[in-house]
Amino acid sequence: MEKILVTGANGMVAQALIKLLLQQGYTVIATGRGPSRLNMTDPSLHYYPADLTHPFELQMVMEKELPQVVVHLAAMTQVDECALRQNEAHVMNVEATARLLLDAESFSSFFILLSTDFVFDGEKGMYIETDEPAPISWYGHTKVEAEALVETAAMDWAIIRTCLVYGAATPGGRQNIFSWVRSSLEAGKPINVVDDQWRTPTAVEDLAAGILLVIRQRAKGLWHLSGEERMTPYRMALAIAAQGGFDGQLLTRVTADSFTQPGKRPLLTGFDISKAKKELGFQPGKFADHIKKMTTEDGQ
Ligand SMILES: NC(=O)C1=CN([C@@H]2O[C@H](COP(=O)(O)OP(=O)(O)OC[C@H]3O[C@@H](n4cnc5c(N)ncnc54)[C@H](OP(=O)(O)O)[C@@H]3O)[C@@H](O)[C@H]2O)C=CC1
Ligand SMILES: Cc1cn([C@H]2C[C@H](O)[C@@H](COP(=O)(O)OP(=O)(O)O[C@H]3O[C@@H](C)C(=O)[C@@H](O)[C@H]3O)O2)c(=O)[nH]c1=O
Repeated sequence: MEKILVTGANGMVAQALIKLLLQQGYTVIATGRGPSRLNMTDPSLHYYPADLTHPFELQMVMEKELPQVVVHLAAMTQVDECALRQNEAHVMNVEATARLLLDAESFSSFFILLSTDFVFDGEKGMYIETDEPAPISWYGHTKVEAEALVETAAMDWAIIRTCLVYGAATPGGRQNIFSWVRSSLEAGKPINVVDDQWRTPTAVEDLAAGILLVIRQRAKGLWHLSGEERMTPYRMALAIAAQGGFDGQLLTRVTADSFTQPGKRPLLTGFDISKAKKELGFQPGKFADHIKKMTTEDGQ
Protein backbone atom coordinates (compact mmCIF):
# COMPACT_ATOMS: atom_id res chain seq x y z
CA MET A 1 0.00 0.00 0.00
CA GLU A 2 1.14 3.56 -0.65
CA LYS A 3 3.30 5.43 1.86
CA ILE A 4 1.99 8.81 2.97
CA LEU A 5 4.36 11.11 4.87
CA VAL A 6 2.51 13.45 7.24
CA THR A 7 4.28 16.37 8.94
CA GLY A 8 2.94 18.00 12.10
CA ALA A 9 1.90 14.52 13.23
CA ASN A 10 1.15 15.51 16.84
CA GLY A 11 -1.18 18.31 15.76
CA MET A 12 -4.96 18.37 15.72
CA VAL A 13 -5.47 17.86 11.97
CA ALA A 14 -2.69 15.30 11.60
CA GLN A 15 -4.01 13.09 14.40
CA ALA A 16 -7.39 12.81 12.68
CA LEU A 17 -5.81 12.29 9.25
CA ILE A 18 -3.36 9.63 10.44
CA LYS A 19 -6.15 7.68 12.15
CA LEU A 20 -8.18 7.73 8.91
CA LEU A 21 -5.21 6.81 6.66
CA LEU A 22 -4.40 3.80 8.85
CA GLN A 23 -8.06 2.72 8.77
CA GLN A 24 -7.88 2.92 4.96
CA GLY A 25 -4.82 0.64 4.86
CA TYR A 26 -2.12 3.20 4.03
CA THR A 27 1.38 3.09 5.49
CA VAL A 28 1.88 6.35 7.37
CA ILE A 29 5.27 7.96 7.85
CA ALA A 30 4.48 10.39 10.67
CA THR A 31 6.92 13.13 11.64
CA GLY A 32 6.55 15.53 14.52
CA ARG A 33 8.57 17.70 16.81
CA GLY A 34 9.89 15.59 19.65
CA PRO A 35 8.40 12.30 20.88
CA SER A 36 5.16 10.99 19.43
CA ARG A 37 1.94 12.08 21.11
CA LEU A 38 -0.10 9.87 18.80
CA ASN A 39 -2.20 7.70 21.06
CA MET A 40 -2.43 4.97 18.46
CA THR A 41 -0.21 1.97 17.70
CA ASP A 42 -0.28 0.27 14.32
CA PRO A 43 2.32 -1.76 12.39
CA SER A 44 1.67 0.55 9.43
CA LEU A 45 2.51 3.66 11.47
CA HIS A 46 6.16 4.73 11.53
CA TYR A 47 6.95 7.82 13.64
CA TYR A 48 10.11 9.86 13.21
CA PRO A 49 10.92 12.85 15.44
CA ALA A 50 12.08 15.66 13.16
CA ASP A 51 12.35 19.40 13.63
CA LEU A 52 11.59 20.84 10.21
CA THR A 53 13.70 23.91 10.90
CA HIS A 54 16.74 21.59 11.04
CA PRO A 55 17.14 20.98 7.29
CA PHE A 56 18.54 17.47 7.12
CA GLU A 57 16.44 15.66 9.72
CA LEU A 58 13.54 15.02 7.37
CA GLN A 59 15.67 14.46 4.27
CA MET A 60 17.03 11.27 5.87
CA VAL A 61 13.46 10.09 6.58
CA MET A 62 12.46 10.77 2.97
CA GLU A 63 15.47 8.87 1.63
CA LYS A 64 14.71 5.91 3.87
CA GLU A 65 10.95 5.70 3.39
CA LEU A 66 10.44 7.08 -0.17
CA PRO A 67 6.83 8.22 0.42
CA GLN A 68 4.61 8.60 -2.67
CA VAL A 69 2.66 11.47 -1.07
CA VAL A 70 3.66 14.22 1.37
CA VAL A 71 0.95 15.96 3.41
CA HIS A 72 2.51 19.06 4.96
CA LEU A 73 0.55 20.06 8.04
CA ALA A 74 3.37 21.26 10.31
CA ALA A 75 3.32 24.99 10.89
CA MET A 76 3.44 27.71 13.49
CA THR A 77 -0.33 28.04 13.80
CA GLN A 78 -0.85 30.38 16.71
CA VAL A 79 -1.76 33.61 14.91
CA ASP A 80 -0.69 35.83 17.79
CA GLU A 81 2.63 34.02 18.21
CA CYS A 82 3.30 34.48 14.49
CA ALA A 83 2.72 38.24 14.87
CA LEU A 84 5.05 38.48 17.87
CA ARG A 85 7.78 36.14 16.54
CA GLN A 86 7.70 36.95 12.85
CA ASN A 87 11.12 35.63 11.92
CA GLU A 88 10.43 32.29 13.65
CA ALA A 89 7.08 32.07 11.87
CA HIS A 90 8.74 32.73 8.51
CA VAL A 91 11.47 30.15 9.16
CA MET A 92 8.85 27.53 10.00
CA ASN A 93 5.97 28.33 7.68
CA VAL A 94 7.98 29.39 4.61
CA GLU A 95 11.62 28.32 4.73
CA ALA A 96 10.91 24.86 6.17
CA THR A 97 8.26 24.39 3.46
CA ALA A 98 10.82 25.31 0.79
CA ARG A 99 13.27 22.76 2.22
CA LEU A 100 10.60 20.07 2.41
CA LEU A 101 9.63 20.69 -1.21
CA LEU A 102 13.24 20.21 -2.31
CA ASP A 103 13.45 16.92 -0.40
CA ALA A 104 10.06 15.74 -1.63
CA GLU A 105 10.80 16.55 -5.29
CA SER A 106 13.52 13.89 -5.21
CA PHE A 107 11.37 11.15 -3.74
CA SER A 108 7.66 11.83 -3.91
CA SER A 109 5.10 12.26 -6.63
CA PHE A 110 2.48 14.39 -4.92
CA PHE A 111 2.74 17.24 -2.36
CA ILE A 112 -0.20 18.59 -0.35
CA LEU A 113 0.02 21.86 1.62
CA LEU A 114 -2.54 22.84 4.23
CA SER A 115 -3.38 26.53 4.03
CA THR A 116 -5.96 28.84 5.51
CA ASP A 117 -8.82 31.32 5.11
CA PHE A 118 -6.43 33.83 6.67
CA VAL A 119 -4.83 34.37 3.26
CA PHE A 120 -7.81 36.67 2.63
CA ASP A 121 -8.49 40.14 4.03
CA GLY A 122 -11.94 39.31 5.39
CA GLU A 123 -13.78 42.06 3.45
CA LYS A 124 -15.91 39.80 1.21
CA GLY A 125 -16.26 36.38 2.85
CA MET A 126 -17.38 33.04 1.36
CA TYR A 127 -14.25 32.95 -0.79
CA ILE A 128 -13.78 30.75 -3.86
CA GLU A 129 -10.46 29.37 -5.11
CA THR A 130 -9.99 32.11 -7.73
CA ASP A 131 -10.35 35.00 -5.25
CA GLU A 132 -7.17 37.06 -4.78
CA PRO A 133 -5.38 36.56 -1.43
CA ALA A 134 -4.70 39.69 0.62
CA PRO A 135 -3.53 38.62 4.08
CA ILE A 136 -3.82 41.01 7.06
CA SER A 137 -1.87 38.86 9.55
CA TRP A 138 1.72 37.70 9.48
CA TYR A 139 0.47 34.13 9.78
CA GLY A 140 -1.68 34.63 6.69
CA HIS A 141 1.25 36.26 4.89
CA THR A 142 3.52 33.29 5.60
CA LYS A 143 0.89 30.95 4.21
CA VAL A 144 0.58 33.00 1.01
CA GLU A 145 4.35 32.69 0.59
CA ALA A 146 4.22 28.94 1.26
CA GLU A 147 1.45 28.56 -1.34
CA ALA A 148 3.56 30.40 -3.92
CA LEU A 149 6.48 28.02 -3.28
CA VAL A 150 4.25 24.97 -3.74
CA GLU A 151 2.75 26.36 -6.95
CA THR A 152 6.23 26.48 -8.52
CA ALA A 153 7.18 22.98 -7.36
CA ALA A 154 8.58 20.50 -9.90
CA MET A 155 6.07 17.83 -8.93
CA ASP A 156 2.29 17.51 -8.77
CA TRP A 157 0.76 19.44 -5.92
CA ALA A 158 -2.46 20.37 -4.16
CA ILE A 159 -3.12 23.26 -1.79
CA ILE A 160 -6.01 22.74 0.60
CA ARG A 161 -7.32 25.82 2.38
CA THR A 162 -9.52 25.23 5.41
CA CYS A 163 -11.16 27.34 8.13
CA LEU A 164 -11.60 27.30 11.92
CA VAL A 165 -11.06 23.57 12.46
CA TYR A 166 -12.76 22.07 15.50
CA GLY A 167 -12.76 18.69 17.22
CA ALA A 168 -12.38 16.90 20.52
CA ALA A 169 -9.30 17.91 22.49
CA THR A 170 -6.14 16.06 21.38
CA PRO A 171 -3.51 14.95 23.92
CA GLY A 172 -1.02 17.80 24.20
CA GLY A 173 -2.57 19.43 21.15
CA ARG A 174 -3.63 23.01 20.64
CA GLN A 175 -7.02 24.19 21.84
CA ASN A 176 -9.76 24.67 19.27
CA ILE A 177 -13.04 26.46 19.61
CA PHE A 178 -14.97 23.31 20.56
CA SER A 179 -12.46 22.14 23.20
CA TRP A 180 -11.96 25.66 24.54
CA VAL A 181 -15.67 26.50 24.87
CA ARG A 182 -16.53 23.10 26.30
CA SER A 183 -13.70 23.06 28.86
CA SER A 184 -14.54 26.65 29.93
CA LEU A 185 -18.23 25.79 30.41
CA GLU A 186 -17.39 22.58 32.26
CA ALA A 187 -15.27 24.67 34.63
CA GLY A 188 -18.11 27.19 35.02
CA LYS A 189 -15.82 29.89 33.63
CA PRO A 190 -17.47 32.91 31.98
CA ILE A 191 -16.03 33.64 28.52
CA ASN A 192 -16.34 36.48 26.01
CA VAL A 193 -17.05 35.17 22.51
CA VAL A 194 -16.99 37.18 19.29
CA ASP A 195 -20.13 37.48 17.21
CA ASP A 196 -18.80 39.50 14.25
CA GLN A 197 -16.14 37.11 12.93
CA TRP A 198 -17.88 35.02 10.28
CA ARG A 199 -16.41 31.61 9.43
CA THR A 200 -17.39 28.26 7.90
CA PRO A 201 -16.11 26.09 10.77
CA THR A 202 -14.69 22.73 9.77
CA ALA A 203 -14.96 19.47 11.69
CA VAL A 204 -11.52 17.86 11.76
CA GLU A 205 -13.04 14.53 10.64
CA ASP A 206 -14.55 16.18 7.56
CA LEU A 207 -11.21 17.82 6.75
CA ALA A 208 -9.41 14.48 7.08
CA ALA A 209 -11.94 12.91 4.72
CA GLY A 210 -11.40 15.75 2.25
CA ILE A 211 -7.63 15.34 2.35
CA LEU A 212 -8.12 11.62 1.68
CA LEU A 213 -10.20 12.46 -1.41
CA VAL A 214 -7.37 14.66 -2.70
CA ILE A 215 -4.82 11.88 -2.04
CA ARG A 216 -6.93 9.18 -3.71
CA GLN A 217 -7.73 11.29 -6.78
CA ARG A 218 -4.31 12.97 -6.94
CA ALA A 219 -6.49 16.07 -7.29
CA LYS A 220 -4.04 18.74 -8.42
CA GLY A 221 -4.56 22.45 -7.76
CA LEU A 222 -6.22 24.65 -5.16
CA TRP A 223 -9.15 23.43 -3.03
CA HIS A 224 -11.33 25.06 -0.41
CA LEU A 225 -12.40 22.38 2.06
CA SER A 226 -14.49 23.55 5.02
CA GLY A 227 -17.92 23.29 6.56
CA GLU A 228 -20.82 24.73 4.59
CA GLU A 229 -22.51 26.68 7.35
CA ARG A 230 -21.64 30.35 8.02
CA MET A 231 -21.34 30.84 11.76
CA THR A 232 -19.70 33.13 14.30
CA PRO A 233 -17.79 31.78 17.30
CA TYR A 234 -20.58 33.09 19.54
CA ARG A 235 -23.27 31.14 17.69
CA MET A 236 -21.02 28.09 17.76
CA ALA A 237 -20.55 28.51 21.51
CA LEU A 238 -24.30 28.80 22.12
CA ALA A 239 -24.85 25.54 20.21
CA ILE A 240 -22.03 23.82 22.14
CA ALA A 241 -23.53 25.03 25.45
CA ALA A 242 -27.03 23.84 24.52
CA GLN A 243 -25.77 20.45 23.32
CA GLY A 244 -23.77 19.92 26.49
CA GLY A 245 -26.53 21.12 28.82
CA PHE A 246 -24.38 23.99 30.05
CA ASP A 247 -25.50 27.44 31.23
CA GLY A 248 -25.44 29.75 28.22
CA GLN A 249 -25.31 32.69 30.64
CA LEU A 250 -21.58 32.01 30.97
CA LEU A 251 -21.19 33.22 27.38
CA THR A 252 -20.90 36.96 26.79
CA ARG A 253 -21.39 38.18 23.25
CA VAL A 254 -18.63 40.60 22.21
CA THR A 255 -17.22 42.00 18.96
CA ALA A 256 -13.70 41.48 17.68
CA ASP A 257 -12.71 45.07 18.47
CA SER A 258 -13.00 44.22 22.16
CA PHE A 259 -9.97 41.94 21.71
CA THR A 260 -6.50 43.38 21.80
CA GLN A 261 -4.89 40.47 20.00
CA PRO A 262 -1.41 40.96 18.43
CA GLY A 263 -2.52 39.12 15.31
CA LYS A 264 -5.23 40.84 13.26
CA ARG A 265 -8.07 38.51 12.26
CA PRO A 266 -10.05 38.91 9.00
CA LEU A 267 -13.71 39.54 9.91
CA LEU A 268 -15.59 37.85 7.06
CA THR A 269 -14.00 34.65 5.81
CA GLY A 270 -15.50 31.24 5.19
CA PHE A 271 -15.45 29.33 1.92
CA ASP A 272 -17.79 28.57 -0.92
CA ILE A 273 -16.94 24.87 -1.37
CA SER A 274 -18.89 24.31 -4.61
CA LYS A 275 -15.77 23.28 -6.56
CA ALA A 276 -14.73 20.64 -4.00
CA LYS A 277 -18.27 19.29 -3.77
CA LYS A 278 -18.62 19.03 -7.55
CA GLU A 279 -15.15 17.83 -8.51
CA LEU A 280 -14.01 15.86 -5.46
CA GLY A 281 -17.31 14.66 -4.06
CA PHE A 282 -16.46 16.43 -0.79
CA GLN A 283 -19.49 16.65 1.54
CA PRO A 284 -19.00 17.97 5.08
CA GLY A 285 -21.48 17.19 7.86
CA LYS A 286 -23.67 19.57 9.81
CA PHE A 287 -22.19 21.48 12.76
CA ALA A 288 -25.02 20.36 15.07
CA ASP A 289 -24.44 16.70 14.20
CA HIS A 290 -20.69 16.97 14.75
CA ILE A 291 -20.95 18.63 18.17
CA LYS A 292 -23.60 16.13 19.24
CA LYS A 293 -21.23 13.27 18.38
CA MET A 294 -18.22 15.03 19.97
CA THR A 295 -20.21 15.84 23.11
CA THR A 296 -21.30 12.23 23.46
CA GLU A 297 -17.74 10.96 22.94
CA ASP A 298 -16.37 13.62 25.31
CA GLY A 299 -18.86 12.60 27.96
CA GLN A 300 -17.84 8.92 27.83
N1 LIG B 1 -6.62 24.73 13.09
C1 LIG B 1 -7.19 25.47 12.17
O1 LIG B 1 -8.26 26.07 12.41
C2 LIG B 1 -6.59 25.61 10.82
C3 LIG B 1 -5.37 25.03 10.50
N2 LIG B 1 -4.85 25.20 9.24
C4 LIG B 1 -3.56 24.62 8.88
O2 LIG B 1 -3.63 23.20 9.07
C5 LIG B 1 -2.36 22.70 9.50
C6 LIG B 1 -2.54 21.88 10.76
O3 LIG B 1 -3.14 22.74 11.71
P1 LIG B 1 -3.45 22.22 13.20
O4 LIG B 1 -3.40 20.73 13.24
O5 LIG B 1 -4.64 22.92 13.67
O6 LIG B 1 -2.19 22.81 13.97
P2 LIG B 1 -1.43 22.30 15.27
O7 LIG B 1 -0.80 23.51 15.84
O8 LIG B 1 -2.34 21.46 16.09
O9 LIG B 1 -0.32 21.36 14.64
C7 LIG B 1 0.80 21.90 14.00
C8 LIG B 1 1.93 20.93 14.26
O10 LIG B 1 3.11 21.44 13.63
C9 LIG B 1 4.18 21.10 14.49
N3 LIG B 1 5.36 21.94 14.32
C10 LIG B 1 5.49 23.26 14.58
N4 LIG B 1 6.76 23.64 14.36
C11 LIG B 1 7.45 22.53 13.97
C12 LIG B 1 8.80 22.26 13.63
N5 LIG B 1 9.73 23.22 13.66
N6 LIG B 1 9.16 21.00 13.30
C13 LIG B 1 8.24 20.01 13.29
N7 LIG B 1 6.93 20.18 13.59
C14 LIG B 1 6.56 21.44 13.94
C15 LIG B 1 3.65 21.30 15.90
O11 LIG B 1 4.46 20.59 16.81
P3 LIG B 1 4.20 20.68 18.39
O12 LIG B 1 3.05 19.76 18.63
O13 LIG B 1 5.48 20.19 18.99
O14 LIG B 1 3.89 22.12 18.69
C16 LIG B 1 2.23 20.78 15.76
O15 LIG B 1 2.12 19.43 16.13
C17 LIG B 1 -1.46 23.92 9.67
O16 LIG B 1 -0.63 24.05 8.53
C18 LIG B 1 -2.43 25.09 9.76
O17 LIG B 1 -1.84 26.28 9.25
C19 LIG B 1 -5.49 25.96 8.28
C20 LIG B 1 -6.69 26.56 8.57
C21 LIG B 1 -7.34 26.38 9.84
C1 LIG C 1 -9.47 33.23 22.69
C2 LIG C 1 -10.83 33.59 22.16
C3 LIG C 1 -11.17 33.23 20.88
N1 LIG C 1 -12.40 33.57 20.43
C4 LIG C 1 -12.82 33.19 19.08
C5 LIG C 1 -11.98 33.84 18.00
C6 LIG C 1 -11.74 32.73 16.98
O1 LIG C 1 -12.67 32.86 15.92
C7 LIG C 1 -12.06 31.43 17.71
C8 LIG C 1 -10.82 30.59 17.95
O2 LIG C 1 -9.90 31.37 18.66
P1 LIG C 1 -8.41 31.41 18.12
O3 LIG C 1 -7.70 32.60 18.63
O4 LIG C 1 -7.81 30.06 18.28
O5 LIG C 1 -8.77 31.63 16.62
P2 LIG C 1 -7.81 31.99 15.45
O6 LIG C 1 -6.38 32.06 15.85
O7 LIG C 1 -8.40 33.13 14.80
O8 LIG C 1 -7.98 30.64 14.57
C9 LIG C 1 -7.32 30.55 13.37
O9 LIG C 1 -6.35 29.52 13.50
C10 LIG C 1 -5.53 29.47 12.36
C11 LIG C 1 -4.60 28.28 12.49
C12 LIG C 1 -6.30 29.41 11.07
O10 LIG C 1 -5.76 28.98 10.06
C13 LIG C 1 -7.62 30.11 10.98
O11 LIG C 1 -8.47 29.43 10.03
C14 LIG C 1 -8.33 30.19 12.32
O12 LIG C 1 -8.90 28.94 12.63
O13 LIG C 1 -12.63 31.79 18.98
C15 LIG C 1 -13.33 34.26 21.21
O14 LIG C 1 -14.41 34.56 20.75
N2 LIG C 1 -12.98 34.60 22.47
C16 LIG C 1 -11.76 34.32 22.99
O15 LIG C 1 -11.47 34.66 24.15
